[in-house]
Amino acid sequence: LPDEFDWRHFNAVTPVKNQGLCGSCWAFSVTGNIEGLYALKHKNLVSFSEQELVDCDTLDEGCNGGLPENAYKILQKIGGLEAESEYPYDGRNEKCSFNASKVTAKVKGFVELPKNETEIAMWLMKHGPISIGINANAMQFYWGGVSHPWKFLCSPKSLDHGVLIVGYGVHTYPRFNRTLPYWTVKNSWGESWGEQGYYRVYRGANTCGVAEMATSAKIF
Ligand SMILES: CCC[C@@H](/C=C/S(=O)(=O)c1ccccc1)NC(=O)[C@H](Cc1ccccc1)NC(=O)N1CCC(N2CCOCC2)CC1
Repeated sequence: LPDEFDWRHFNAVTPVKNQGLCGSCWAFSVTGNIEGLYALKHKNLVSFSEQELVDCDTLDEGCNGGLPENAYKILQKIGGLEAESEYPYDGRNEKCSFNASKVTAKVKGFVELPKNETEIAMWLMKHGPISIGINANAMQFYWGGVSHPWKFLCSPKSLDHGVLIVGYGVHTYPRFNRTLPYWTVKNSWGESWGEQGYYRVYRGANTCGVAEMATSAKIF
C-alpha cells in the first residue's frame, strides 16, 4: 500500500459543494462516489444531481435524511443519475422531475465494503472514492489538521453524516517525531469549512466509525 493516494490528482473529484440548510449529506456522499466511478470509467468528470435524489428517492427523506444504500437501490430501479446541469440543486424538498432520457450515469447495483481500513484503502485505489457514514461530532468544531478525537467523544456506532473518502496519507510532526495516518474526506458544507471543504481524520482505529458503512455504487 503506497504511503498516500488522492483521487483529486486524477481528475476524479468535482469541486466541494454546499448542501445548504438541507439534510441531504447522504445524497452528496452518493453523487461524489458516482462522479468518481464515472470519471474513471468514461474519462469524463461530470457533476451529478443531488436534487434528483432529494426529490425522487422514495426510500429516503430528502432534506430530512437518508442512507446511501437506499439511494443506490432507487437509482438502480429508476435507471441512474442526471447531471447537475440537467437537475440543479435547490436545497429543499421538491416534486420529483426526473427524466429517464436524461440519465448520464446508469447504476447497476452497489457494494458494501468490509469494515477494515486496509481493505478500504486498497479498494479505494482500485475503484475510486468511497461513500461512508461517519459520526460528525468532531467535524462541527474542526479547523484543520488530522482529527483524532477520543473514542467516547466520537462513537463509531453513532453514524449521523454521509461523506466521501477521496484519499489517504500520513502526516508527519517532525518536532514530535510522530506520524499520523489519515483519511482525506470530502464534505458538503462548502469550501470555507475545514481544509478548503475537506476533513482529515485519523486512519487505523475506525475513528468516528469511518469503516462502519463504506459503500459504492456499481455503474455501466
Ligand atoms: C436530518 C438529516 C441530517 C443528515 C445530514 C445532515 S448534515 O447537515 O450533514 C449534519 C450531519 C451531522 C451533524 C451536523 C450536520 N443526516 C443524514 O442524512 C444521515 C446520513 C447517514 C447516517 C448514517 C449513516 C450514513 C449516512 N441519515 C439519517 O439522518 N437518517 C438515515 C435514514 C433514516 N431513514 C429512517 C426511515 O427509514 C428510511 C431511512 C433517516 C435518518
